[in-house]
Amino acid sequence: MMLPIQDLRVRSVERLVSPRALKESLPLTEAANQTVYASRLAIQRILSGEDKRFLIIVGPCSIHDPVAALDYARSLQALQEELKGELFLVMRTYFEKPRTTVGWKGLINDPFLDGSCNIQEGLRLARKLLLEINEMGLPAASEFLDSITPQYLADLISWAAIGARTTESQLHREMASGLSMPVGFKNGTDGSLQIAVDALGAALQPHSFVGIDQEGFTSVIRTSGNPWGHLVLRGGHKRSNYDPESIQEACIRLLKGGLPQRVIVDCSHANSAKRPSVQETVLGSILEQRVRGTEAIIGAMLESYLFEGSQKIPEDLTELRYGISVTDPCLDWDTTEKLLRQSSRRIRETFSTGC
Ligand SMILES: O=C[C@H](O)[C@H](O)COP(=O)(O)O
Ligand SMILES: C=C(OP(=O)(O)O)C(=O)O
Repeated sequence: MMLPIQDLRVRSVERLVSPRALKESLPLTEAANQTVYASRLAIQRILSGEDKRFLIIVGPCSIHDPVAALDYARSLQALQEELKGELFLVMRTYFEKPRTTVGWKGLINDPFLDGSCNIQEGLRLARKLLLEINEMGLPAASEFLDSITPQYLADLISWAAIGARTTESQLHREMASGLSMPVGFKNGTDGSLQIAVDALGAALQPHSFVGIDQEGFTSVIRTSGNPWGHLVLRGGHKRSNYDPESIQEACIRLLKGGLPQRVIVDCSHANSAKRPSVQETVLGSILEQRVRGTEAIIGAMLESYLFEGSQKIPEDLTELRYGISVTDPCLDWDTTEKLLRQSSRRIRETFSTGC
């Protein structure tokens, strides 16, 4: 007699739309294609030091309401036009949230925020929003947490992150080696830098691994390696890592790893102890370091939304407050606008970006 040994803990398996089918229903437009192409190139030029503008990845901790996200995107796009000589702004459009233990895992996983986990609809909503944002001319940044998701969305992403909880994962390093956009690797949640430096070295190399193709078939993916990986300093459990000594330590590690000395500082997360107002202090500090000659700091990340703070997802979803984060607390729009204008002014009065 055969004893039950398979799928003992699997409740169901549903087939998902293929990447090609989703893309056929929400095709890449010429306007969006041009935004992605031009902004990836601009980010690469910032990484190589040819473009002296400051790269700022800014936007909500997570997207849970596409209407509010578009509202935010419109304001950010107008500000990008105004500040484009000094800053290059990319909107955080994070659809997948890594959790320390459990919690809402983002719009793709649970688009209705009620535990129904309609992933097919989540992917559709994410693609639709990314199309709309890119069509405005505003580039988008996202964390790739799931190694399948990029097949559905990567054509609309100009900057990708591998998060603190996955930087050490071989699967994520392999995936990054095949991504078409620059990829920022966060240091570990415990503050460990070396895992991110190792990740950069690993993602630079070619890899062969199992993934899916555009039809959704399990496939062997062979990559050529991503030369645009870089470090994102996000602080750690014990301390922040945006001060001059921490930046210097990061540069020494990069040098020892034979990697270019380029870092982005995440002003939020453990660098701000998740207190939105501290993001302003962190941004001020790294901008001063940069204008005083630390060229290794090429940009910053800010968590910002329409209104300050965060809210718990209520049982009764009609009680959700518009434009407030449902994950980490964010800066409000007015403060964000003020900080970005100040940053742009500080750069303009100190050096010429040539843009
Ligand atoms: O950026 C978001 C959070 O810091 C990350 O997803 C972890 O969140 P958690 O500790 O609330 O689970
Ligand atoms: C989860 C995030 O950051 P980290 O991986 O640094 O915790 C994030 O940027 O949303």
